[in-house]
Amino acid sequence: MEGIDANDKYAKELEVGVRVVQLACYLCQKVQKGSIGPTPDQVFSKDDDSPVTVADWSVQAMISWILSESFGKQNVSIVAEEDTQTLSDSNSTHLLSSVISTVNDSLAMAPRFGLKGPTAPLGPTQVLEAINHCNSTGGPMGKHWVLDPVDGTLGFVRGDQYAVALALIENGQVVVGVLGCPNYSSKKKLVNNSVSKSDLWQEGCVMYARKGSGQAWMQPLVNGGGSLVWPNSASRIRVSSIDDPSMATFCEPVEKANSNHSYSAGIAYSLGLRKKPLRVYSMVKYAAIARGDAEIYMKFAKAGYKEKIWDHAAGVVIVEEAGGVVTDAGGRPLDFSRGVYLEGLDRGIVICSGVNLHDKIIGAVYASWDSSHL
Ligand SMILES: Nc1ncnc2c1ncn2[C@@H]1O[C@H](COP(=O)(O)OS(=O)(=O)O)[C@@H](OP(=O)(O)O)[C@H]1O
Ligand SMILES: [Mg+2]
Ligand SMILES: [Mg+2]
Ligand SMILES: [Mg+2]
Repeated sequence: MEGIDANDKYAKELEVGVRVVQLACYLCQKVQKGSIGPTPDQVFSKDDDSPVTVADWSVQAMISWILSESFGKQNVSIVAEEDTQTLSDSNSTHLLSSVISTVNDSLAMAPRFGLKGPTAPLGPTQVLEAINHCNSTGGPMGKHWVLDPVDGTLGFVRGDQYAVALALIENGQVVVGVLGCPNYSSKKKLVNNSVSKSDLWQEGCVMYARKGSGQAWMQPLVNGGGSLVWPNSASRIRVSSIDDPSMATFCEPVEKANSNHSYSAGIAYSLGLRKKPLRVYSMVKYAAIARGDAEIYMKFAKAGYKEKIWDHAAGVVIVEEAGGVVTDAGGRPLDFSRGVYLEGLDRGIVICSGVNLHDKIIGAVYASWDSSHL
Protein backbone atom coordinates (compact mmCIF):
# COMPACT_ATOMS: atom_id res chain seq x y z
CA MET A 1 0.00 0.00 0.00
CA GLU A 2 1.29 3.45 -0.85
CA GLY A 3 3.00 5.22 2.01
CA ILE A 4 3.61 1.97 3.87
CA ASP A 5 7.06 0.47 3.60
CA ALA A 6 6.69 -3.29 3.84
CA ASN A 7 9.83 -3.47 6.01
CA ASP A 8 8.62 -0.85 8.43
CA LYS A 9 8.32 -1.91 12.06
CA TYR A 10 4.63 -1.00 12.01
CA ALA A 11 3.83 -2.08 8.45
CA LYS A 12 1.23 -4.64 9.51
CA GLU A 13 -0.42 -2.31 12.03
CA LEU A 14 -0.71 0.41 9.39
CA GLU A 15 -1.99 -1.96 6.74
CA VAL A 16 -4.64 -3.53 8.98
CA GLY A 17 -5.46 -0.14 10.52
CA VAL A 18 -6.16 1.50 7.17
CA ARG A 19 -8.23 -1.42 5.92
CA VAL A 20 -10.32 -1.71 9.08
CA VAL A 21 -10.97 2.05 9.16
CA GLN A 22 -12.07 1.85 5.52
CA LEU A 23 -14.48 -0.92 6.54
CA ALA A 24 -15.68 1.15 9.52
CA CYS A 25 -16.42 4.09 7.20
CA TYR A 26 -18.44 1.75 5.02
CA LEU A 27 -20.36 0.60 8.12
CA CYS A 28 -21.05 4.18 9.24
CA GLN A 29 -22.25 5.25 5.83
CA LYS A 30 -24.62 2.29 5.72
CA VAL A 31 -26.03 3.19 9.14
CA GLN A 32 -26.24 6.89 8.26
CA LYS A 33 -28.04 6.11 5.04
CA GLY A 34 -30.37 3.82 6.93
CA SER A 35 -29.86 0.83 4.66
CA ILE A 36 -28.60 -1.30 7.52
CA GLY A 37 -29.27 -0.79 11.20
CA PRO A 38 -31.80 1.68 12.56
CA THR A 39 -32.26 5.24 11.42
CA PRO A 40 -29.78 7.80 12.71
CA ASP A 41 -32.44 9.51 14.78
CA GLN A 42 -32.34 6.54 17.13
CA VAL A 43 -29.81 8.19 19.33
CA PHE A 44 -29.16 7.22 22.91
CA SER A 45 -27.87 9.30 25.78
CA LYS A 46 -24.96 8.29 27.94
CA ASP A 47 -24.63 9.13 31.63
CA ASP A 48 -22.96 12.44 30.77
CA ASP A 49 -25.83 13.20 28.33
CA SER A 50 -23.57 12.82 25.31
CA PRO A 51 -25.05 10.92 22.35
CA VAL A 52 -24.22 7.39 21.24
CA THR A 53 -25.64 5.39 18.34
CA VAL A 54 -25.66 1.89 16.88
CA ALA A 55 -22.72 2.98 14.71
CA ASP A 56 -20.50 3.85 17.72
CA TRP A 57 -20.94 0.40 19.31
CA SER A 58 -20.82 -1.47 16.01
CA VAL A 59 -17.60 0.15 14.82
CA GLN A 60 -15.96 -0.48 18.18
CA ALA A 61 -17.01 -4.16 18.13
CA MET A 62 -15.98 -4.68 14.51
CA ILE A 63 -12.56 -3.02 14.85
CA SER A 64 -11.86 -4.80 18.13
CA TRP A 65 -12.74 -8.15 16.56
CA ILE A 66 -10.55 -7.56 13.47
CA LEU A 67 -7.57 -6.37 15.55
CA SER A 68 -7.84 -9.43 17.80
CA GLU A 69 -8.03 -11.74 14.78
CA SER A 70 -5.08 -10.02 13.09
CA PHE A 71 -2.69 -9.74 16.01
CA GLY A 72 -3.94 -12.31 18.54
CA LYS A 73 -6.44 -11.35 21.21
CA GLN A 74 -3.94 -11.68 24.07
CA ASN A 75 -1.57 -9.21 22.35
CA VAL A 76 -4.18 -6.58 21.68
CA SER A 77 -4.77 -3.81 24.22
CA ILE A 78 -7.38 -1.27 23.15
CA VAL A 79 -8.36 2.01 24.81
CA ALA A 80 -11.70 3.07 23.35
CA GLU A 81 -14.67 5.27 24.10
CA GLU A 82 -17.67 2.97 24.38
CA ASP A 83 -18.72 0.33 26.90
CA THR A 84 -21.60 -2.13 27.03
CA GLN A 85 -23.56 -0.66 29.92
CA THR A 86 -26.56 0.50 27.87
CA LEU A 87 -26.40 -2.50 25.54
CA SER A 88 -26.47 -5.03 28.37
CA ASP A 89 -29.62 -3.56 29.89
CA SER A 90 -32.53 -6.01 29.75
CA ASN A 91 -34.62 -3.31 27.98
CA SER A 92 -32.05 -3.05 25.23
CA THR A 93 -32.46 -6.35 23.41
CA HIS A 94 -33.69 -4.63 20.26
CA LEU A 95 -30.73 -2.25 20.33
CA LEU A 96 -28.28 -5.09 20.90
CA SER A 97 -29.77 -7.00 17.91
CA SER A 98 -29.29 -3.91 15.74
CA VAL A 99 -25.65 -3.73 16.77
CA ILE A 100 -25.13 -7.45 16.14
CA SER A 101 -26.63 -7.30 12.67
CA THR A 102 -24.70 -4.15 11.81
CA VAL A 103 -21.43 -5.76 12.95
CA ASN A 104 -22.15 -8.91 10.97
CA ASP A 105 -23.20 -6.99 7.86
CA SER A 106 -19.91 -5.14 7.90
CA LEU A 107 -17.79 -8.21 8.74
CA ALA A 108 -19.36 -10.00 5.79
CA MET A 109 -17.69 -7.34 3.63
CA ALA A 110 -14.27 -7.79 5.30
CA PRO A 111 -12.75 -9.84 2.43
CA ARG A 112 -13.51 -7.01 0.02
CA PHE A 113 -11.31 -4.83 2.18
CA GLY A 114 -8.53 -7.39 2.29
CA LEU A 115 -9.43 -8.54 5.80
CA LYS A 116 -10.45 -11.94 7.10
CA GLY A 117 -14.02 -12.10 8.40
CA PRO A 118 -15.52 -14.70 10.75
CA THR A 119 -16.53 -18.13 9.45
CA ALA A 120 -19.98 -17.73 11.05
CA PRO A 121 -21.84 -14.58 12.11
CA LEU A 122 -20.93 -13.33 15.58
CA GLY A 123 -23.48 -13.86 18.36
CA PRO A 124 -24.35 -11.52 21.25
CA THR A 125 -21.64 -12.85 23.56
CA GLN A 126 -18.92 -12.34 20.97
CA VAL A 127 -20.10 -8.84 20.09
CA LEU A 128 -20.33 -7.75 23.72
CA GLU A 129 -16.94 -9.35 24.37
CA ALA A 130 -15.38 -7.47 21.47
CA ILE A 131 -16.69 -4.15 22.83
CA ASN A 132 -15.60 -5.00 26.37
CA HIS A 133 -12.17 -6.06 25.20
CA CYS A 134 -11.50 -2.33 24.62
CA ASN A 135 -11.22 -1.70 28.34
CA SER A 136 -7.52 -0.95 28.48
CA THR A 137 -6.42 2.25 30.16
CA GLY A 138 -3.19 2.56 28.17
CA GLY A 139 -0.24 3.99 30.07
CA PRO A 140 3.48 4.58 29.62
CA MET A 141 4.58 1.05 28.68
CA GLY A 142 3.75 -1.31 25.84
CA LYS A 143 1.54 -1.12 22.78
CA HIS A 144 -2.01 0.16 23.01
CA TRP A 145 -4.50 0.82 20.26
CA VAL A 146 -6.57 3.94 20.82
CA LEU A 147 -9.99 4.06 19.20
CA ASP A 148 -12.77 6.59 18.85
CA PRO A 149 -15.29 4.53 16.85
CA VAL A 150 -17.34 7.59 15.90
CA ASP A 151 -15.82 10.94 16.76
CA GLY A 152 -18.25 13.79 16.42
CA THR A 153 -21.31 11.63 17.10
CA LEU A 154 -23.35 14.83 16.99
CA GLY A 155 -22.09 15.52 13.47
CA PHE A 156 -22.87 11.93 12.52
CA VAL A 157 -26.43 12.22 13.85
CA ARG A 158 -26.92 15.53 12.05
CA GLY A 159 -25.68 14.11 8.75
CA ASP A 160 -22.57 16.29 8.87
CA GLN A 161 -18.85 15.68 9.48
CA TYR A 162 -17.62 12.87 11.73
CA ALA A 163 -14.57 10.62 11.88
CA VAL A 164 -13.38 7.12 12.77
CA ALA A 165 -10.08 7.48 14.60
CA LEU A 166 -7.60 4.68 15.26
CA ALA A 167 -4.09 5.13 16.59
CA LEU A 168 -1.34 2.97 18.01
CA ILE A 169 0.64 4.12 21.03
CA GLU A 170 3.91 2.46 21.95
CA ASN A 171 5.66 3.38 25.19
CA GLY A 172 3.56 6.52 25.48
CA GLN A 173 4.22 7.79 21.92
CA VAL A 174 1.65 7.81 19.12
CA VAL A 175 3.40 5.80 16.41
CA VAL A 176 0.57 5.23 13.92
CA GLY A 177 -2.56 7.23 13.17
CA VAL A 178 -5.48 6.45 10.87
CA LEU A 179 -8.39 8.84 10.42
CA GLY A 180 -11.46 7.94 8.39
CA CYS A 181 -13.58 10.90 7.31
CA PRO A 182 -16.64 9.53 5.48
CA ASN A 183 -18.12 12.93 4.60
CA TYR A 184 -14.88 14.73 3.79
CA SER A 185 -14.33 14.34 0.09
CA SER A 186 -10.75 13.63 -0.92
CA LYS A 187 -11.25 16.10 -3.76
CA LYS A 188 -13.28 18.99 -2.40
CA LYS A 189 -11.97 21.63 -0.06
CA LEU A 190 -13.74 22.09 3.25
CA VAL A 191 -15.26 25.56 3.25
CA ASN A 192 -17.67 27.20 5.66
CA ASN A 193 -21.25 26.16 5.11
CA SER A 194 -20.37 24.33 1.95
CA VAL A 195 -21.41 20.93 3.18
CA SER A 196 -24.69 20.65 1.41
CA LYS A 197 -26.46 17.33 1.87
CA SER A 198 -26.04 16.57 -1.82
CA ASP A 199 -22.26 16.81 -1.49
CA LEU A 200 -22.23 14.22 1.26
CA TRP A 201 -21.88 10.51 0.62
CA GLN A 202 -20.11 11.05 -2.64
CA GLU A 203 -16.65 10.32 -1.48
CA GLY A 204 -14.89 10.50 1.84
CA CYS A 205 -11.26 9.84 2.66
CA VAL A 206 -8.94 7.97 4.97
CA MET A 207 -5.70 9.60 6.12
CA TYR A 208 -2.78 7.84 7.76
CA ALA A 209 0.73 8.43 8.98
CA ARG A 210 3.58 6.65 10.71
CA LYS A 211 5.48 8.71 13.27
CA GLY A 212 8.91 9.79 12.08
CA SER A 213 8.25 9.05 8.40
CA GLY A 214 7.80 12.71 7.52
CA GLN A 215 4.88 11.66 5.35
CA ALA A 216 1.10 11.66 5.66
CA TRP A 217 -1.17 10.01 3.13
CA MET A 218 -4.77 10.17 1.98
CA GLN A 219 -6.84 7.55 0.19
CA PRO A 220 -10.33 7.98 -1.20
CA LEU A 221 -12.91 5.78 0.53
CA VAL A 222 -13.25 2.37 -0.94
CA ASN A 223 -16.75 1.86 -2.19
CA GLY A 224 -17.92 -1.36 -0.58
CA GLY A 225 -20.61 -1.91 -3.18
CA GLY A 226 -20.08 -2.81 -6.83
CA SER A 227 -16.66 -3.83 -7.97
CA LEU A 228 -14.06 -3.12 -5.38
CA VAL A 229 -10.55 -2.34 -6.45
CA TRP A 230 -8.00 -2.68 -3.67
CA PRO A 231 -5.38 -1.49 -2.95
CA ASN A 232 -6.50 1.90 -4.14
CA SER A 233 -4.21 4.80 -4.75
CA ALA A 234 -3.05 7.22 -2.10
CA SER A 235 -1.64 10.70 -2.32
CA ARG A 236 0.72 12.61 -0.06
CA ILE A 237 -0.87 15.38 1.94
CA ARG A 238 0.83 18.45 3.35
CA VAL A 239 -0.13 21.32 5.55
CA SER A 240 -0.78 24.75 4.08
CA SER A 241 2.18 27.04 3.46
CA ILE A 242 0.24 30.15 4.48
CA ASP A 243 1.81 31.74 7.51
CA ASP A 244 0.35 35.22 7.28
CA PRO A 245 -2.39 35.38 9.95
CA SER A 246 -4.55 37.66 7.81
CA MET A 247 -4.77 34.89 5.20
CA ALA A 248 -5.18 32.02 7.66
CA THR A 249 -8.34 30.05 8.40
CA PHE A 250 -8.95 28.73 11.90
CA CYS A 251 -11.14 25.81 12.89
CA GLU A 252 -12.90 25.09 16.13
CA PRO A 253 -15.59 22.75 17.49
CA VAL A 254 -19.18 23.44 16.44
CA GLU A 255 -20.58 23.22 19.96
CA LYS A 256 -19.95 26.11 22.32
CA ALA A 257 -20.08 23.60 25.16
CA ASN A 258 -16.94 21.91 23.79
CA SER A 259 -14.77 24.96 23.28
CA ASN A 260 -14.87 28.60 24.33
CA HIS A 261 -15.75 30.40 21.10
CA SER A 262 -15.42 33.89 22.51
CA TYR A 263 -11.96 33.16 23.87
CA SER A 264 -10.73 31.83 20.51
CA ALA A 265 -12.35 34.83 18.79
CA GLY A 266 -10.30 37.10 21.05
CA ILE A 267 -7.08 35.26 20.15
CA ALA A 268 -8.02 35.38 16.47
CA TYR A 269 -8.66 39.09 16.68
CA SER A 270 -5.41 39.84 18.49
CA LEU A 271 -3.49 37.92 15.83
CA GLY A 272 -5.19 39.69 12.95
CA LEU A 273 -7.07 36.65 11.66
CA ARG A 274 -9.70 38.02 9.29
CA LYS A 275 -11.69 35.00 8.22
CA LYS A 276 -14.71 33.60 10.00
CA PRO A 277 -13.95 30.46 12.04
CA LEU A 278 -14.51 27.17 10.26
CA ARG A 279 -16.69 25.22 12.69
CA VAL A 280 -16.46 21.53 12.01
CA TYR A 281 -17.52 18.50 14.02
CA SER A 282 -14.94 15.91 15.02
CA MET A 283 -11.32 15.19 14.19
CA VAL A 284 -12.06 16.25 10.62
CA LYS A 285 -10.55 19.50 11.97
CA TYR A 286 -7.19 17.72 12.25
CA ALA A 287 -7.72 16.35 8.75
CA ALA A 288 -8.40 19.85 7.43
CA ILE A 289 -5.10 21.12 8.89
CA ALA A 290 -3.16 18.08 7.64
CA ARG A 291 -4.27 18.56 4.04
CA GLY A 292 -4.04 22.33 3.99
CA ASP A 293 -7.73 23.36 4.01
CA ALA A 294 -7.13 25.42 7.17
CA GLU A 295 -4.10 26.64 9.09
CA ILE A 296 -5.15 26.75 12.74
CA TYR A 297 -7.29 24.64 15.07
CA MET A 298 -7.90 25.82 18.61
CA LYS A 299 -9.88 23.98 21.29
CA PHE A 300 -10.32 25.49 24.73
CA ALA A 301 -12.60 23.20 26.72
CA LYS A 302 -14.26 24.37 29.89
CA ALA A 303 -12.10 24.28 33.02
CA GLY A 304 -12.56 20.87 34.63
CA TYR A 305 -13.14 18.98 31.36
CA LYS A 306 -10.39 16.44 30.78
CA GLU A 307 -9.52 15.72 27.15
CA LYS A 308 -9.41 12.03 26.26
CA ILE A 309 -6.59 10.47 24.27
CA TRP A 310 -8.91 8.97 21.62
CA ASP A 311 -10.13 12.43 20.61
CA HIS A 312 -6.59 13.44 19.55
CA ALA A 313 -4.11 10.58 19.10
CA ALA A 314 -4.70 9.81 15.40
CA GLY A 315 -5.05 13.48 14.44
CA VAL A 316 -1.83 14.53 16.17
CA VAL A 317 0.49 12.12 14.36
CA ILE A 318 -1.15 12.82 10.98
CA VAL A 319 -0.85 16.60 11.37
CA GLU A 320 2.75 16.35 12.61
CA GLU A 321 3.86 14.09 9.78
CA ALA A 322 2.10 16.40 7.30
CA GLY A 323 4.34 19.21 8.60
CA GLY A 324 2.18 20.77 11.32
CA VAL A 325 2.66 21.51 15.00
CA VAL A 326 0.45 20.30 17.89
CA THR A 327 0.84 21.37 21.52
CA ASP A 328 -1.20 22.42 24.50
CA ALA A 329 -1.80 26.13 25.07
CA GLY A 330 1.45 26.35 27.02
CA GLY A 331 3.40 25.08 24.01
CA ARG A 332 4.09 21.60 25.38
CA PRO A 333 3.48 18.36 23.47
CA LEU A 334 0.36 16.36 24.38
CA ASP A 335 1.14 13.50 26.75
CA PHE A 336 -0.38 10.20 25.65
CA SER A 337 1.47 8.16 28.26
CA ARG A 338 -0.71 8.72 31.30
CA GLY A 339 -3.84 6.70 30.70
CA VAL A 340 -7.19 7.57 29.22
CA TYR A 341 -6.84 11.34 29.70
CA LEU A 342 -4.36 13.88 28.39
CA GLU A 343 -3.13 14.55 31.93
CA GLY A 344 -1.33 17.78 32.58
CA LEU A 345 -2.83 19.53 29.57
CA ASP A 346 -2.33 23.26 29.90
CA ARG A 347 -5.67 25.03 29.16
CA GLY A 348 -6.32 23.92 25.61
CA ILE A 349 -4.97 22.52 22.38
CA VAL A 350 -3.35 24.51 19.59
CA ILE A 351 -2.76 22.92 16.20
CA CYS A 352 -1.07 24.87 13.42
CA SER A 353 0.23 24.34 9.93
CA GLY A 354 3.60 25.78 10.88
CA VAL A 355 5.79 27.12 13.67
CA ASN A 356 5.31 30.81 12.85
CA LEU A 357 1.55 30.75 13.32
CA HIS A 358 1.92 28.44 16.28
CA ASP A 359 4.39 30.75 18.07
CA LYS A 360 2.02 33.66 17.52
CA ILE A 361 -0.97 31.82 18.96
CA ILE A 362 0.92 30.59 22.00
CA GLY A 363 2.16 34.15 22.52
CA ALA A 364 -1.37 35.53 22.25
CA VAL A 365 -2.67 32.96 24.75
CA TYR A 366 0.14 33.85 27.12
CA ALA A 367 -0.58 37.57 26.79
CA SER A 368 -4.32 37.27 27.18
CA TRP A 369 -4.78 34.53 29.68
CA ASP A 370 -7.14 35.17 32.48
CA SER A 371 -8.55 32.12 34.19
CA SER A 372 -11.96 33.74 34.29
CA HIS A 373 -12.13 33.18 30.54
CA LEU A 374 -13.03 29.53 30.83
N1 LIG B 1 -17.69 19.40 27.59
C1 LIG B 1 -16.84 19.01 26.66
N2 LIG B 1 -15.79 19.79 26.36
C2 LIG B 1 -14.93 19.44 25.41
N3 LIG B 1 -15.03 18.31 24.68
C3 LIG B 1 -16.04 17.49 24.93
C4 LIG B 1 -16.99 17.79 25.92
N4 LIG B 1 -17.89 16.79 25.95
C5 LIG B 1 -17.51 15.91 25.02
N5 LIG B 1 -16.40 16.33 24.42
C6 LIG B 1 -15.61 15.63 23.39
O1 LIG B 1 -15.63 16.38 22.21
C7 LIG B 1 -15.70 15.47 21.12
C8 LIG B 1 -16.26 16.20 19.96
O2 LIG B 1 -15.39 17.29 19.78
P1 LIG B 1 -15.56 18.23 18.59
O3 LIG B 1 -14.34 19.02 18.43
O4 LIG B 1 -15.95 17.44 17.41
O5 LIG B 1 -16.77 19.17 19.03
S1 LIG B 1 -18.05 19.53 18.21
O6 LIG B 1 -18.89 18.35 18.09
O7 LIG B 1 -17.62 20.09 16.93
O8 LIG B 1 -18.69 20.58 19.00
C9 LIG B 1 -16.54 14.36 21.61
O9 LIG B 1 -16.20 13.18 20.92
P2 LIG B 1 -17.35 12.07 20.57
O10 LIG B 1 -18.00 11.70 21.86
O11 LIG B 1 -16.52 10.97 20.02
O12 LIG B 1 -18.27 12.69 19.57
C10 LIG B 1 -16.19 14.28 23.08
O13 LIG B 1 -15.22 13.35 23.40
MG1 LIG C 1 -19.03 10.20 22.48
MG1 LIG D 1 -14.55 11.72 20.18
MG1 LIG E 1 -16.85 8.95 19.85
